[in-house]
Amino acid sequence: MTLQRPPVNSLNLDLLKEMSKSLDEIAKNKSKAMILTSASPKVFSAGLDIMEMYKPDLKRVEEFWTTLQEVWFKLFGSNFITAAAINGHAPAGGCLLAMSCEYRVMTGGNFSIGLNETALGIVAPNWFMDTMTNTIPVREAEYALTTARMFNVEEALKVGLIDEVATDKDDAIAKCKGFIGKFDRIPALARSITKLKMRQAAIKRLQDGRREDLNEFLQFVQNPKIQKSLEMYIQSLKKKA
Ligand SMILES: CC/C=C\C/C=C\C/C=C\C=C\CC(=O)SCCNC(=O)CCNC(=O)[C@H](O)C(C)(C)COP(=O)(O)OP(=O)(O)OC[C@H]1O[C@@H](n2cnc3c(N)ncnc32)[C@H](O)[C@@H]1OP(=O)(O)O
Repeated sequence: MTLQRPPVNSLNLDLLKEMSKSLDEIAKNKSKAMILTSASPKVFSAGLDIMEMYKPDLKRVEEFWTTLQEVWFKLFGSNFITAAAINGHAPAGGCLLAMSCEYRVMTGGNFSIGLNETALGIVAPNWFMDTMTNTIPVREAEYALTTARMFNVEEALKVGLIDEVATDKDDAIAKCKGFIGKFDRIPALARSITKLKMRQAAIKRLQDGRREDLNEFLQFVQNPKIQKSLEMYIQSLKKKA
C-alpha cells in the first residue's frame, strides 16, 4: 500500500477512508502480507492533517477521528503480515502507522521518526502510547513520549523503533519481503493468533473506551487555546517553506 497524497502524505479524512477501504480489500482477498510505504522521496507521512483539526466542522472531525481509530484497528489488529518500508520522515501519526505494522525498515538519510505530540502541547491518546510500548521498552517509550523525541535512523534502530536500515526504497521493500519470507515455514493460523494475542490488550482498551476517546478528542479540538496553538503551528510550518 503506497501512500500518495502530496506534498507530505498528511492523513486527512479522504486518505484515511481510502486506507480503511484498502485494508478491508487486503483482508478480503486473503493476501498473505502487506508492505506500507510512501510515494514521496522524503516523507513517509507527516501524521494527521492539521487542517482537519483547525477550525473544524464538528461532524467531519468526528468522522475523521472515528476513521483514524478504524484504520488503527484494521492495521494493528490485522490477520495478515504487515511491514513498513519507511522511506522518509515519520512524525506523530506517521510513526503510529509504522509502529502498527509488525516490522519496520527505514531508509538511511536525514530522516526522523517519533511521537512528537507533547512538543505541540498535545497528550498522545492511550492507543498511540500502547502502540509505542508494543514496539519499544516502556522506559524508552515514556522518555520518548514525554520529551517528544524524534529519533534519527541510527537512534531508532538502537532503541528498536525500527528493525533494519535500508539504502533506498527498493532495498527497504526487499528487506520487508525478507521479513515476510520468514513465515513461509510457520503455520499461518498459529502466527496470526499469536500476533493478535500479543496485541489484544491494546485493542481491547480502545474498543472499550472508543466513545470516551472520541469525546476527549472532540473536547480537545473545540478548546480555544488548542485552536490558537494549532494556528501558530500551521504558521510556523508555512514560514519554513
Ligand atoms: C483521547 C484523545 C485525547 C485527546 C486528543 C488529543 C490529541 C490527539 C490529537 C492529535 C494527535 C495528533 C497526532 C499528529 O499526527 S499531529 C501532526 C503532527 N505532524 C507534524 O508535526 C509534522 C509536521 N510536518 C513536518 O515536520 C514536515 O512537514 C515534514 C518533516 C513532515 C516534511 O518536511 P518538508 O520540508 O518536506 O515539508 P514542509 O515544507 O514542512 O511541508 C510541505 C507542506 O505541507 C504542510 N504540512 C506539513 N505537515 C503537515 C501536517 N501534518 N498537516 C497539514 N499540513 C502539513 C506544510 O505546511 C507545507 O504546506 P505549504 O506548502 O507551505 O502550504
